[in-house]
Amino acid sequence: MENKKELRKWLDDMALPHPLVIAGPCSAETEDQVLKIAHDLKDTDVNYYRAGIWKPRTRPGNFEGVGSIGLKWLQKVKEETGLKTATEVANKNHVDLALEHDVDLLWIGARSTVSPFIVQEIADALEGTDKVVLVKNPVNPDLSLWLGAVERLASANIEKLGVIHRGFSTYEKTKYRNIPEWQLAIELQSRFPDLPLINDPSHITGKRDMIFDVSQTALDLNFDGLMIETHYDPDNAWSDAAQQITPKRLVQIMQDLRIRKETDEEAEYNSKINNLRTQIDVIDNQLIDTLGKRMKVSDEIGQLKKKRNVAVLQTNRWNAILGNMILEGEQRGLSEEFVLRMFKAIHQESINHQEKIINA
Ligand SMILES: O=C(O)C(=O)C[C@]1(C(=O)O)C=C[C@@H](O)C=C1
Repeated sequence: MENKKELRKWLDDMALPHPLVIAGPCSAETEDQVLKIAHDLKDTDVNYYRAGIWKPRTRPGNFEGVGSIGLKWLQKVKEETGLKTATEVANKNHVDLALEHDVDLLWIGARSTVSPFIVQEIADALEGTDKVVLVKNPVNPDLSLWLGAVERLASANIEKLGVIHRGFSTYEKTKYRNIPEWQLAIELQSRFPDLPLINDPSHITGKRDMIFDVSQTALDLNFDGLMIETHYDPDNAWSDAAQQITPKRLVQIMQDLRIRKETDEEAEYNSKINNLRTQIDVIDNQLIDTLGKRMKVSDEIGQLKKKRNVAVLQTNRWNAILGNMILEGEQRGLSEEFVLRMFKAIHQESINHQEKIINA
């Protein structure tokens, strides 16, 4: 699939003065709950009203969604509030029912995106639809798998496409429910600048008090919209209680978010930024030059080790370097996480160099 301007036509045609907003409860619970939240969201920035009808749960025995009766409630939402509707589909049966009930936007969830068989089944069932279809990132940080799912939909002649960034599963305990790995979203934008990109801060954070910050980061990174789980009584929601916010809070968040433009034509801004970018170019060249020099020294160490039959990995020395660099980094305002990542990458490259020499 190639990037093309038409990819964002469906979004541009909406001519929104703010990012696209998809909001509503994690799960449809009762008809009253679905309608009450929809009425609360009616005259806000919300463009699509979301509600989960079928819920993929990690373990059996939890609430798995109300099923197709919920689609009737979504139809009522549209009739009573004029809001467009959205739900997740995970197989052909879901797609057929959602289309029958005229749901306007369908998304493929993270646990489905990982399976090309499921994605293909959904793409076949949606063939040629004029509904909007969004693909959440797979649970694992694999850009090809994510884009592969979009490609399957594009091949089924679906034109109104987009992606949702909901973060990635990790074994490590972090402050996020699903770590954002922003780098992946940045790479996706470099490859498909016109593919609408929506952020899902609810699933990234898993906690309502972090939703604003993640939403702001997403907008700062040029995301086109937000999908935010909303419930009038979040604490008593039947699923994902900790990450849902009230409609009132959603309105406040939309007011407080700073929406920044992509660039500015003003002369002083341009002269200043060009100057700073030149400085960055010079420093980047120095960095590459320094790294090249470091690898040359590592090559010499490799030669020495080969002669004396010494192992490449030297754990004590490596730990000492890492400890020193974390301290040095701290004094220069560099986060420990960044220094660790950077030095792990440098160390790996150094090992690769020496491996080549020792085994030549
Ligand atoms: O000090 C060494 O023995 C090296 O080979 C250098 C180096 C490094 O690049 O810093 C590389 C591999 C070792 O595990 C430790 C450190």
